[in-house]
Amino acid sequence: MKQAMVILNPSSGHEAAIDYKEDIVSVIKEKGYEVVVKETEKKDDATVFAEEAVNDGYDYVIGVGGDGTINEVIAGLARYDQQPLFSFVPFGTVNDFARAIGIPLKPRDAIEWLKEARTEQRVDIGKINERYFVNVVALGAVAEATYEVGVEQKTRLGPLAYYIEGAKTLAENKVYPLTFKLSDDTIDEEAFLVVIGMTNSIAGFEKIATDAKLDDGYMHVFIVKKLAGFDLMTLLPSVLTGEFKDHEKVRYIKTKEIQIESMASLHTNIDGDEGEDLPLHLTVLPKHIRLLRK
Ligand SMILES: Nc1ncnc2c1ncn2[C@@H]1O[C@H](COP(=O)(O)OP(=O)(O)OP(=O)(O)O)[C@@H](O)[C@H]1O
Repeated sequence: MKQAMVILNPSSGHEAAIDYKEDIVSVIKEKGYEVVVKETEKKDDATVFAEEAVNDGYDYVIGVGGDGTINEVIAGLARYDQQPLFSFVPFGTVNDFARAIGIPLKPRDAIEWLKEARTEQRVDIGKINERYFVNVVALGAVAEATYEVGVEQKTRLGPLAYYIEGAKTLAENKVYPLTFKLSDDTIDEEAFLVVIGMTNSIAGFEKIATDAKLDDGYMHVFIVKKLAGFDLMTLLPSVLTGEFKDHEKVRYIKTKEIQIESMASLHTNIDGDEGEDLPLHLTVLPKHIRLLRK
């Protein structure tokens, strides 16, 4: 019989994920799999379980949790050439990967979706130094601000908590001197924010990387330059209208590889969690994950 491993973060979705464990297991059983459930207790458990699934020859791995958990499961699979199929049920605050794929964000609907998921699509992920990213890498003022969002604030306000912290940094308008090295060009820019997306959904906004596809082989880099007084009045709406990449204060680069360096000390945010420090080397791993979708 085919073997499936469900990797579930019981703390995700304000501790709601655990309530759906039995329903998820039934759906996978109906698909003809023998199911083992692994519950995470701390950071990186999901990566260890996913690696175990690969090494023990599992056929199918299902992640249950927020973008952080999905990142960790995929990081465990990504190290291997021969991988099981992968699906997930989103339980996070932002759920960018679910938005990009079209998985419903309500748990009941997502489980129905999982029931009907029968088509394999190989999707891209990104590599950043020795780590992997599925959705987005951010650096600069807004990325620094995400560390300021407390658990309680996140639980109470959801994605809004990030926007509030982000808005505070907009008022300060701090910029960082960055160097971007591409295969045929080097760009020096004083940047307020840099966002690198793999899919069309970035921080819950679905109209930033409008032409990003799950398997286009590219990452989509947005460099927001130093803003002047009235820029915000046009920049903020452009996030919603799909005109962000054409804004005069945004430089858009579509690339398979980029190196980012800076004299300044700054952090990154990878798929919503704290990430690598600079310098960064980013590449696309094209069609690297065997996503099972509708
Ligand atoms: N049992 C656990 N209790 C607390 N934290 C955990 C547990 N298991 C894993 N973690 C950590 O919690 C992190 C965040 O979880 P995840 O992204 O799944 O959920 P979330 O916080 O609800 O969603 P979001 O990140 O979208 O806000 C994971 O990256 C992991 O490091």
